Amino acid sequence: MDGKIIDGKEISRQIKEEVKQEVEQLKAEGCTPGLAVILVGNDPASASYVGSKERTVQALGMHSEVIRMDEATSEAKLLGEIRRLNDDPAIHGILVQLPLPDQIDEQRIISEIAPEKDVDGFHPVNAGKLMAGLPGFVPCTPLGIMVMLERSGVVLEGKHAVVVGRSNIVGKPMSMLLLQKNATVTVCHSRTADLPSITKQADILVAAVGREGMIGGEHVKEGAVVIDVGINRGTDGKLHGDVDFDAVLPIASKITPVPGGVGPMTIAMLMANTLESARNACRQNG
Ligand SMILES: Nc1nc2c(c(=O)[nH]1)N[C@@H](CN(C=O)c1ccc(C(=O)N[C@@H](CCC(=O)O)C(=O)O)cc1)CN2
Repeated sequence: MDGKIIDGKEISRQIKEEVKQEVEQLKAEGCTPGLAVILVGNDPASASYVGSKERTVQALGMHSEVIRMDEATSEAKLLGEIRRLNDDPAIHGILVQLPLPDQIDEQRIISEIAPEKDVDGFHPVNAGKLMAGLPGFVPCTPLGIMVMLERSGVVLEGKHAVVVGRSNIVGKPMSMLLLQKNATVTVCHSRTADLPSITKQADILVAAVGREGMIGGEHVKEGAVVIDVGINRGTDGKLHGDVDFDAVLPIASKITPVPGGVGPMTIAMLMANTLESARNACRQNG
């Protein structure tokens, strides 16, 4: 049964090790990759993810800058910080931790980040490049899922991939990446009629809905690969995915757990994107 479980912790460890070695090489050429992370407010989960990003950046030998701003921060003040970081040559990646407090327009903020430093891949320029099949930064969670699938030997060409969720961060970029690998892609969402009849056709099922245990055995075809993007804090205080793991495990050929599946890949791919950004910048200037 265990061979079915895709170990995101282990794959993310490998990616981070690879990034660390490449950082050392780049530093030897006089270029230290730098990541700036901005956290606005006191959301405990966001604070924990930012702490984890900071520790990982440092562990991989990169330069880290974390800017913590209070909950009442104005949009203008946040925009000012982003402009400063856009102009800072020591910073190759800029990330604003989401979600942001209500007084701040998320899209306005994302659009202010220089596209060449947008290691989250959320800027409209990078989203457009992904759509057009051009090189650019790809959002870390779907990018991490592609790496997990590849390193687990999952073939995508000619397969039916069903993505449940249409967010700009996961669902939409995920569907583009699967399409690039010649999968036949269906995107489902909250208004999809008779969801199980569609998800049951999936060879690869990606659940990114944000509702605990929403995907049950009745949604899954025998032998499907099931990727769970959900991170829902349950009433028991524990993390739960969008997939009812116990119900789906006997049906799936491969499945990602929560925790320890997609989540750790998000931070590993952020490190890979920051390295790539530094490489691009340093090559251009040297
Ligand atoms: N600017 C961004 N904001 C947010 C992103 C993002 O990619 N960019 N994604 C999420 C949060 N996130 C990173 O920021 C993130 C979520 C989860 C994990 C993770 O490793 N999860 C672990 C469990 C951790 C725990 O115990 O709490 C797992 O699933 O095993 C990493 C990063 C929203 N905001």
